[in-house]
Amino acid sequence: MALLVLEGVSVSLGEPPREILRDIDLTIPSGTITLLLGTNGCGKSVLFRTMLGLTGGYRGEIRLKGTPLGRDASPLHRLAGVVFQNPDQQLFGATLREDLLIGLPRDTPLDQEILSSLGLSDLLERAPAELSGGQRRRLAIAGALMGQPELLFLDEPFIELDYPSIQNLLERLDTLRQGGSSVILASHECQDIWPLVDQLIVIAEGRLLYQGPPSGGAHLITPDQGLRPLPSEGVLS
Ligand SMILES: Nc1ncnc2c1ncn2[C@@H]1O[C@H](COP(=O)(O)OP(=O)(O)OP(=O)(O)O)[C@@H](O)[C@H]1O
Repeated sequence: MALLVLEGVSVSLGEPPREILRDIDLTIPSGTITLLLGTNGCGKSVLFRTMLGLTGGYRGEIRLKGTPLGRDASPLHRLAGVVFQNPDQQLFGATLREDLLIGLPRDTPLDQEILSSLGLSDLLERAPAELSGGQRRRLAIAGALMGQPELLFLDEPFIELDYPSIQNLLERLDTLRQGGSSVILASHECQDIWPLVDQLIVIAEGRLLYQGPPSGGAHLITPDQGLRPLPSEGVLS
């Protein structure tokens, strides 16, 4: 089933307005991991923000489970988790515990498995501002995972993460997918996630260059496209 569909979506931003995304058609099926690739400034974050209704408008249509979203993205917010490229944009609690409970009833038990897999269990009474960059990103990831999202947006989630944290996150994404959730992930570090990817999307200068199985688009992941090539034949097979 198609969870999210974009049809002919274009976005202009700035003053005077400049077209950032042009005529994007794409589908996010349920129970899949989608990797979004593109050079710096090609429009990946704007695409995320548009899908989340945060760009102040777009042309074209976005449908969630077949229903057009129009100007109201709240049905999407109810089922989505998001990790922005800069986690400081989404950390508002005085302590980690408070932050993780934002948007949830105060007596909601925190998922200990998520906390321990992200190494946050012993930090719950600390202030987010006291954490390292990698810890703050792990907190943002934990917050996005807490609500068991049906759709998870991750913008450069691997930046600053150590190797065990990356592996834990990958396992978590795989589990989410097996439970029927969908993950959309923008990353310049595609090496670790590649074996889990069901669908590849490549954006170039605000246009969709490729959407399909990863194997069919692997040839686009080259320095010519401004992308770091995939590391080995083993990853591609
Ligand atoms: N609010 C805004 N107003 C005007 N232009 C914007 C705005 N936000 C983003 N842009 C422009 O849109 C383009 C795409 O930006 P975006 O952040 O989506 O790139 P990206 O693909 O996520 O890049 P990176 O890989 O560096 O994270 C850039 O040229 C950026 O300057």
